[in-house]
Amino acid sequence: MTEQQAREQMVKLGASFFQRGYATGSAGNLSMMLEDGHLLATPTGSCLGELDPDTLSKVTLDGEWLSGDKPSKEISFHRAIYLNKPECKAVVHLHSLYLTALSCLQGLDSKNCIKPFTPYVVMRVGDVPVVPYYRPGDARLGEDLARLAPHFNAFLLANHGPVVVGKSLREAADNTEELEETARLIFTLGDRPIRYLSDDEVAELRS
Ligand SMILES: O=C(O)[C@@H](O)C(=O)COP(=O)(O)O
Ligand SMILES: [Zn+2]
Repeated sequence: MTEQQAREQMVKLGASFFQRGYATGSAGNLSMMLEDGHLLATPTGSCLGELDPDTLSKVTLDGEWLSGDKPSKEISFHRAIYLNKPECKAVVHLHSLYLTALSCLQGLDSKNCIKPFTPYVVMRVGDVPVVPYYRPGDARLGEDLARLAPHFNAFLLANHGPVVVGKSLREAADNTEELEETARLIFTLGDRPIRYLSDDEVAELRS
């Protein structure tokens, strides 16, 4: 994919998230690795529904701002993931309604906050660890994500929202939507008793 195609894809997927209510206002940020190894990212304060391919931020993996508008305040946690997960080529962070609601609950299992009850989330994403609450932009988000990144494909920032990776921006976006729908199911099911997948059923999906 050329850099121009990557820019156009980021604009298109940002608009798609926004139009379908997965992103609101100026919340959330996207990044992807270009073929030259640099990162394309959404500018800080930008609305995912109104991105401009020509003003997207371009930064090096070391964090040097090369061109475009000023990058997201979360660019350091995006970089931390790329640096610690070589197969990751894109990162999506949203404040989508149901995952963010989940992130505000007390007593989440910090090793995996989504106990599997449908197969697709197991097949696509796997376990989702919780990162403790830090102020947005705090360097500790990057430190924690650097430690977790080699082992997981998605993370829930406590009292904040999801961070999801992919081998492409399309894959990261699809995985984010799958997780958001799973969180919606959790709230839809409410207090009804859930039949969770058994350990054997989960193992079969992962094999
Ligand atoms: O929650 C926040 O403030 C950030 O994590 C965020 O979602 C938007 O920040 P920018 O990407 O700097 O606009
Ligand atoms: Zn955020």
